[in-house]
Amino acid sequence: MITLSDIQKIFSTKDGSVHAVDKVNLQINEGEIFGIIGYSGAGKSTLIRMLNMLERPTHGEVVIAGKELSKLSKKELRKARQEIGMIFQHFNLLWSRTVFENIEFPLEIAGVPKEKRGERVRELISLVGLEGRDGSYPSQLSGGQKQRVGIARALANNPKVLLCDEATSALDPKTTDSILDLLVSINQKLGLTVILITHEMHVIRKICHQVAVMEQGKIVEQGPVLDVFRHPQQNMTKEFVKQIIEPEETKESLAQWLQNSEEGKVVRLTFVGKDAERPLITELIRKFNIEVNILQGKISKTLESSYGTLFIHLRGEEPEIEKAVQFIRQEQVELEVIEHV
Ligand SMILES: Nc1ncnc2c1ncn2[C@@H]1O[C@H](COP(=O)(O)OP(=O)(O)OP(=O)(O)O)[C@@H](O)[C@H]1O
Repeated sequence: MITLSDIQKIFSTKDGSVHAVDKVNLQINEGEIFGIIGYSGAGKSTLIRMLNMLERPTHGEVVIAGKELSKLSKKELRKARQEIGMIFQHFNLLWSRTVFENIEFPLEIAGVPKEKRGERVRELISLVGLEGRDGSYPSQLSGGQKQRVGIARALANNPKVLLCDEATSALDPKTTDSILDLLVSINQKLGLTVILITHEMHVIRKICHQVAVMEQGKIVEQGPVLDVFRHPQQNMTKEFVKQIIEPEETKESLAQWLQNSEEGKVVRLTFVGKDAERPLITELIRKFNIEVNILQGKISKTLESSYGTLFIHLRGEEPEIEKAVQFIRQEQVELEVIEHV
């Protein structure tokens, strides 16, 4: 268990003090993939760097596995850091060392004898899928392969926690997906707790159990991923959730549909989990004397379930449409009548 209590980080600059992280309280359970999302400048990097004391909090406590990090001596902190691996947006590899030597490096630092290091490095190379690349230099690798080296290096000393600082932000979407899949498989195989920061809701949707939304140094909302997707409370959270449910072009299409639909109602339905698999539209057409026009639909997978949105146009007599709307609401499917964009 990781507990942050009243964590604050204030930077003093020549223009005054900056409250980068402001009284943050968080609890992260063992084995969880916990995502922190926020726009640039929200304080995410500063927050994650306080989890291994790369940045020391101005106030507050970081407790990992019962140890309060700021109270540890230098030697104890070095030992505690072996339990906390970290990967970075720009990989931070040693450019003059091969893949093998990069992964071996933390083992050397930890004083693991040479004969044991080789075996461990080969294990890690196979875990991250880099067989055959032992002798390559970072400059000879693709972005995704570099991040695989970063992950193997971070796991070398069997940490219990992996911190990911925008680990996929420099990668294209396909490579991002393959690295995210690797993080999930490591989380499941090794029971590792993964804490990541990102500005992309896609990353949260794909691999996180829990999400916290950060704005101006504070956590403004948090909870299990599906709960937050289903009932976002803060405007900031709603904006992030829109990244998943409404592609950019939807806004334009919505305006057009509304123009062409003086009659009836345009509604957005949101389905979560098993709801996404039920034949609601068929039921609507059977039960009510209305026409149902499907305008756009999308189902996205989350780590543990699925999440879908469907835009439909209901046409018919007003009372009949009203009854259909009531029926949908009773069926525990979220429904929003769209009146303007
Ligand atoms: N060493 C520092 N000295 C002074 N101010 C800093 C320092 N590090 C960060 N800040 C300020 O703290 C605030 C939060 O920065 P931080 O990098 O943690 O945000 P972020 O959400 O990670 O954004 P980004 O993704 O752009 O890095 C910003 O206003 C930033 O300018």
